[in-house]
Amino acid sequence: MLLICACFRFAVSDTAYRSLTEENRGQCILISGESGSGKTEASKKVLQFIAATTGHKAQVETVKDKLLQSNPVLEAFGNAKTNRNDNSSRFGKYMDISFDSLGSPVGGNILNYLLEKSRVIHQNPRERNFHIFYQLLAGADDEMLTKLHLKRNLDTYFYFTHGIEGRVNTIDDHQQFQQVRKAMTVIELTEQEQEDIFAIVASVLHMGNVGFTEEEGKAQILKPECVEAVSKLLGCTTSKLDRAFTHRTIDAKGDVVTSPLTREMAIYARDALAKAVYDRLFTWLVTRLNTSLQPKQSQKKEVMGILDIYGFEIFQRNSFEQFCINFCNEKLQQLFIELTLKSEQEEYQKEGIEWEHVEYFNNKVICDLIEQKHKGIISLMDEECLRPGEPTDKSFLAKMNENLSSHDHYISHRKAGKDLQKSMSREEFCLKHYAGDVIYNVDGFLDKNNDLLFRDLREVMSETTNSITKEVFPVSDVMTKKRPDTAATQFKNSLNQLMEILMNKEPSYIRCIKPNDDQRSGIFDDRIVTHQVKYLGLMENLRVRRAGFAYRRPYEMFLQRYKCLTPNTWPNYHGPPKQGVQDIVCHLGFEKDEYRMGNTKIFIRSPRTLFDTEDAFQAKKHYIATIIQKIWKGRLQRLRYLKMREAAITIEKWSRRFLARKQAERRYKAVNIIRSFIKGFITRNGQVTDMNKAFLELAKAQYLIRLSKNLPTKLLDTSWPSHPVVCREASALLHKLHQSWLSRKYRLALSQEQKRQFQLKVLAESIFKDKKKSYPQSVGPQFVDDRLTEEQKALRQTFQQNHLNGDKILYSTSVIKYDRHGYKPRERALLLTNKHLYILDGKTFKLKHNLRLEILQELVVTTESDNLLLLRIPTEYKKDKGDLILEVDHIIEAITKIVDVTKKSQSVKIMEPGTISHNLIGGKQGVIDITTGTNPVIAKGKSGHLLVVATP
Ligand SMILES: Nc1ncnc2c1ncn2[C@@H]1O[C@H](COP(=O)(O)OP(=O)(O)OP(=O)(O)O)[C@@H](O)[C@H]1O
Repeated sequence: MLLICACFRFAVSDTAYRSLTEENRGQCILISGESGSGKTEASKKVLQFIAATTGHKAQVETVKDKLLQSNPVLEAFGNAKTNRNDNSSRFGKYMDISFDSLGSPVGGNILNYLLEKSRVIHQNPRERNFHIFYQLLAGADDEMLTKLHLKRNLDTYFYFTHGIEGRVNTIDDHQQFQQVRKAMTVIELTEQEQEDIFAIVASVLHMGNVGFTEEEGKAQILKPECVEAVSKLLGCTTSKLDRAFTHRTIDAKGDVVTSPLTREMAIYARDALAKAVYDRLFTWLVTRLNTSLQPKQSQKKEVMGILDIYGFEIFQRNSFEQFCINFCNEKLQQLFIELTLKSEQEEYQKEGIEWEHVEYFNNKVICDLIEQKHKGIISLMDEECLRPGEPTDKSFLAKMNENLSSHDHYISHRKAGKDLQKSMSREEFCLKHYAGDVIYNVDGFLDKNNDLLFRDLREVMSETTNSITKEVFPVSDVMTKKRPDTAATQFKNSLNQLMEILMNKEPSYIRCIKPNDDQRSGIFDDRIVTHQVKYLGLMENLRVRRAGFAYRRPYEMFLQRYKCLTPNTWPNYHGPPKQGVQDIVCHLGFEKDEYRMGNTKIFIRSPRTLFDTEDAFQAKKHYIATIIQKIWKGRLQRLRYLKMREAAITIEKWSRRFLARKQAERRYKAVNIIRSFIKGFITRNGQVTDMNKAFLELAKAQYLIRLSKNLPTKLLDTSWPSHPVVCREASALLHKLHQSWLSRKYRLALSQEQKRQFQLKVLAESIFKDKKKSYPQSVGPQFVDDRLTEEQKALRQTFQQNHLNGDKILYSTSVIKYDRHGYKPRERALLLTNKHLYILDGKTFKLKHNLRLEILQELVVTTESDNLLLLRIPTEYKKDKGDLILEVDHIIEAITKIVDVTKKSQSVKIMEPGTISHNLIGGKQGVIDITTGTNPVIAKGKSGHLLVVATP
């Protein structure tokens, strides 16, 4: 049946889908062609393609299911078998599909246009009523049919004009009914809603069977059981419905008058009700479907529209419906011309592109003939409908003949040529449509345009209990006195709105060509195909397309998309957009003939070049995505960091407050304890209460804890933590114990050498502490064994070898020896062994005195800070020339060493300043004067005595 191939449809869908998702441009796919050329099938393929290419998330699958399943429902109620197509759409459909930012369908919206409702009451020979009637009778089970008061026989129903001819071999109504029921569930129609829908469908069939007779010019119901069935199915009073079928109430400026109807008028009223009920049910279905298809989230969405509207129709007898359908096709052709042939050629001129104009037929003139205000056919028809008097279809035709005869595309019977006159009756007029000449019969034009439904019937419908009829016949509708727009005007207005929607989108076209008029496959009737190709303007379109350019974009948009392809324009480009685009084109190596630079746009001739550019962009996209990802991740981390920092500051702030509060609480508690302690103390008048005892225990415990944390760690550290009064004794005791413990610890850690030092220091302390002024200076420095110079040490070694027979020298130091006569100072060395004290010449180490230690009677020193040492030797040993007067630099050290060997600390005599006598050889006495002064010295004084001046 179709010339158009599936892959082309998919390619169109793919291009539109890509443009939508990649460039965020709203799309519309316009499917046009004659009735039966395959528009509906093509629209299904577009839907299938979108369903197959888009994501597979559960939510998306539901939306896709609903979009796909909307078709069987809408086709069942809006399609019918015609002589040109077994499944002809008897309504126009524009479906918007909304996509989210990831390109997944998230919802949809359907606009429906002018259902051919006259089909409900009458069909042409070999045509059928809407599918749903046949499907219901064939597919519903017996129980359902009984409930609906229906019988399966088609010839039972008056509205099946041609009775059992309604059964067609090519259509399986039973199977399609099951499919429709399933689809109804998918689009979320509830059980109750489905029941109400089928009740309405059945009621329409019953209305057709009501029948009337006439008595005295008044219509009488022929089959009351049918009225009863209708009232049961819709939920209204039978008597009221009965009366509404046979009477008419008119409200003439406040005067309400009810008059009986003639049989003819009653049939008119009944048919009008059947048409209105079915038409409004169909609109309700679309609205209900839209509710189910509404996108859930309110995010920004791109929309793709698919227009599948009835094709151009030329029947044997063409009526009001064909007039509307063909007007719609004229409008679509006009849109096509505006968006392609006209605008494209105008654009080349505007952009300064070299262009040879392609001629085409502009059908605007036909559109104007039909819709022009005050002059067009629709205006004339409305005028005729509304004028007072007795307007008829004939008077309308006469009006048209009078006003439009001069128009090139309107042909009245009189104006028609001989050939045409033969096929035209006097009740007909011919319009020269872009797709061919169509002869219309005016019979029924005014009635259909008026679309009148008597007030009584509207009132009964508004009171029904069937939820759908109640909703679609609102009470406000009954009350209003305003006349609604005529059917043609309503249709014209809705078409103009559709044009506005389509104008704002990027169009893609699927042109369906019907290969033959007999609905047969594999047969191409050249005449028919050529005719369609011609009137659709496809040749002109092809010529424009071939000579023109496949792609054009404003420089800014092209640059925006492809600027990443050259280093000159990436990442930032601030020059003129045209220059930027030129850079890209040069960089990509476009051939000269492949593109043109217009005033504001670039034009690319062949799709191949564009695809290559797009491929290069797609390849680069990943790199750009990485950069975006990097920056985004960085930003995200920074935000996280800032949040964390803020949180940390808050936590810190609060924890500080918390701690401060805790501390304040503790302080407050302590103050309270003290207060209560004091209180307890006062009230008990000196007696220690239990609470005071507890307080004391606490104070002791706290003191011990504090003490344990602050104990001195060094022996010389004399500090000691303060104590409460009650712990005074304990504190003193503990201090002592701690000192002992520290001492012990110190002692245990001492080396042999250190121990020895200590013993000597203790010895020195016992001899000199508080007795000799120079003692304190000797406490710190260590006592040494050897204070000789290096030279002296060498001499000492010789002396030791020659005189000491292996005796160990315990102490060596330089001293000054004062002669006993004249007190002349002599440099000497003092050596101490276990048994002897040797005085040697300081320079030669010649032995001067050898004193056995046991003969040392006294070691005399002064209390002052001088270094005088007088060694008293008993008389029996005076052969040794009397007492020895020495000046020893480290006198404390030297005496301590000597006493350490002799173990006679009592031999040390410490003399107050004054005079000290000493023995000279031969029993004579010498005197040493001890005094203090600012110039310390040891020398012979004027008195002839040895004068020792010590610092005070
Ligand atoms: N691709 C196809 N291959 C074979 N047959 C097809 C194809 N498309 C359509 N047909 C046949 O042509 C018939 C008419 O197609 P379709 O209903 O899509 O036409 P239409 O243009 O929508 O007609 P109308 O304007 O009357 O609704 C279909 O019922 C089907 O039998």
